[in-house]
Amino acid sequence: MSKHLVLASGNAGKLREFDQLLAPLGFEVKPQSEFAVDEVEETGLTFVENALLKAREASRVSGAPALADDSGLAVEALQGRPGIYSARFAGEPKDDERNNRHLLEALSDVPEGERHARYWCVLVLLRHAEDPVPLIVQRHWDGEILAHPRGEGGFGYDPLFWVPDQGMSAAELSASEKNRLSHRGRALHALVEALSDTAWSP
Ligand SMILES: O=c1nc[nH]c2c1ncn2[C@H]1C[C@H](O)[C@@H](COP(=O)(O)OP(=O)(O)OP(=O)(O)O)O1
Ligand SMILES: [Mg+2]
Repeated sequence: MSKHLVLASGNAGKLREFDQLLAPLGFEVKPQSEFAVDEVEETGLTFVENALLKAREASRVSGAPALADDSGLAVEALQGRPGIYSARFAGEPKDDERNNRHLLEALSDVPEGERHARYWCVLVLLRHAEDPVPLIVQRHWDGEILAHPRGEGGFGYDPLFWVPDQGMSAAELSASEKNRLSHRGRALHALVEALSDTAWSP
């Protein structure tokens, strides 16, 4: 059976990472833009609620199984903000550059050593829009928020996310290194593993 999936995301950085991770595993993935899925309002108060909303809409409109990712950055010195509001931290419309500047301003008085942050990624796979048993996986990735951006790779907050074990920012890692270490890469591997234990057909 072909393992086809709609990716319920409009974020080009996420879509690129999902392609890199899923194509070698034999999944045939298409972005939701190919089915004219509109962006849903992310009205949930948790990553998992928002991921469910996105997956359900993409599956409903496309008629195919859908994978959604709701993710964000929780900064300890900011009591876990921006969290589920990471994409809109600096207001609408969402803009990575403005979000990064906003984060640096919010942490301007916070010294090195107190800038701990955690990326979260929650993945939801729905086999169909009314799937009562969504497959849900969440993983995190710990780092520190830099005082200045470094690197050109990745997307979003990656130029500000220092990965101590690697001695690089997330935007300085190669795509494959980021995928091996990241919240999203690790969540996706766990999801694919869980899938192989579960009946894929509804
Ligand atoms: O690996 C990452 N590297 C850098 N930044 C990241 C990462 N993972 C999440 N993030 C940031 C981007 C965005 O500010 C927020 C996700 O927000 P989130 O609503 O899940 O995604 P989105 O609105 O960009 O696209 P969509 O909802 O269509 O999937 O967290
Ligand atoms: Mg979003």
